[in-house]
Amino acid sequence: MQKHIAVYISNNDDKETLIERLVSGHLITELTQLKGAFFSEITLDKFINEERRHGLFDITTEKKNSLSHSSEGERKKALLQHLISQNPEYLIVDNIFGNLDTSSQQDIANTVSQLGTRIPIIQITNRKREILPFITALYRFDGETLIKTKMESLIWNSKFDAPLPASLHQEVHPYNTLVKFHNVQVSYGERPILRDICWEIKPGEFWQLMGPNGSGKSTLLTLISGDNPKAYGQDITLFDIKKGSGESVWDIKKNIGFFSADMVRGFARLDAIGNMIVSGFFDSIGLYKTPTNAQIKIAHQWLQVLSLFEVRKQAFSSLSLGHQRLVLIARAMVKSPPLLILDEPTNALDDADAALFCNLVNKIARETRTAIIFVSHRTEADLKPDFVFELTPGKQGSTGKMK
Ligand SMILES: Nc1ncnc2c1ncn2[C@@H]1O[C@H](COP(=O)(O)OP(=O)(O)OP(=O)(O)O)[C@@H](O)[C@H]1O
Repeated sequence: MQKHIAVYISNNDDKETLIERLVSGHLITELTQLKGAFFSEITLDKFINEERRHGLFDITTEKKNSLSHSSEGERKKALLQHLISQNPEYLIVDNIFGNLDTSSQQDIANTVSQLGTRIPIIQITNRKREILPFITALYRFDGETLIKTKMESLIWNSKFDAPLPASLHQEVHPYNTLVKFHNVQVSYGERPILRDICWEIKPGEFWQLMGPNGSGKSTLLTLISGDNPKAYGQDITLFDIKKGSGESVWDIKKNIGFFSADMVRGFARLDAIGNMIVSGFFDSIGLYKTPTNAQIKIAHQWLQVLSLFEVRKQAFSSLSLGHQRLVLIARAMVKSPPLLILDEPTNALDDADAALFCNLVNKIARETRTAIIFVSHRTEADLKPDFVFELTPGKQGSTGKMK
């Protein structure tokens, strides 16, 4: 084996088997007798679960916070330090930069590269541009063994030809302004998070919300989606209604289509693909109401856009990760919401699936009147937002401005 290798996997590859074989030392014979460590979101989730269940704080961040109250960047740095402190003889890193901003990516890359002067690093990645600079050989996994490959052989194609369905409603967007923040402030305890945020989103606009880990992107989203009590007493207008003037959370939620990468886990994996899309009309997980013919027609049109019409009766779980996300975006879009929120939607997608996902979002922005907020800490090469709203952290909380 060369010292540092990367295994490039697509979302269709059997990553579970790959990890299992790598971790057990069966795939690379030179590592069989050595003690390895595994840096991944799976490992992180295990520690977070332990912490939540048993109040164990095996790992704490630099600021001595628990993992569950830390940002993604803080968590990953803490996990890496913890693994290094166990003196591993090799390190497997999976999706090393997932959900990390540029500066956290740099920190993690530096630490891993320093570690690489002492022990072998095996990187599992589905993004070409995330391959660490000191990697000397690239492999693919065929389900059984590792096969040496070249960077140039990794290519893909991503297009949607059919037009998007029209909305069921006559007047799609009766609103003048979807979101209006004026000097919004949020603190958790003594700690200021957001400061003087002014942001206005009009119908049909396509925004990317960016900011480093912990800058308050998710907090800002919860102020919009009606889930954060800190929205009260602030100068916030949502769908032309001033916050705190008697609106219900439902009044707000009915106007929003929401997608986050975590949502995939919440769905019964046996639901049929077609039903999954129709259920978006009822905001339910699973289909318990009988849809109208018009609703079924729209769902079918979405299936055609995604080239999934022929397989609509198959289980959602039979789809690749990338296609599952496309189905969920269609599910969020069937009711033609005035606002579509996509929270870190490309996390863990490979290059091909990320390009596919971004192209669908661009198409929605072009062909519908739905406004979009695409939250991401990184620039997506294929994404074409009209505007970028960027949060910049500071001692008094993050400020935001249009980039
Ligand atoms: N309920 C809470 N109680 C205390 N602190 C919180 C709470 N929710 C968030 N925070 C803190 O507020 C800060 C902003 O968190 P938020 O999740 O909004 O950032 P983010 O930009 O979405 O980060 P990431 O990119 O890592 O997801 C973080 O430092 C986080 O630890």
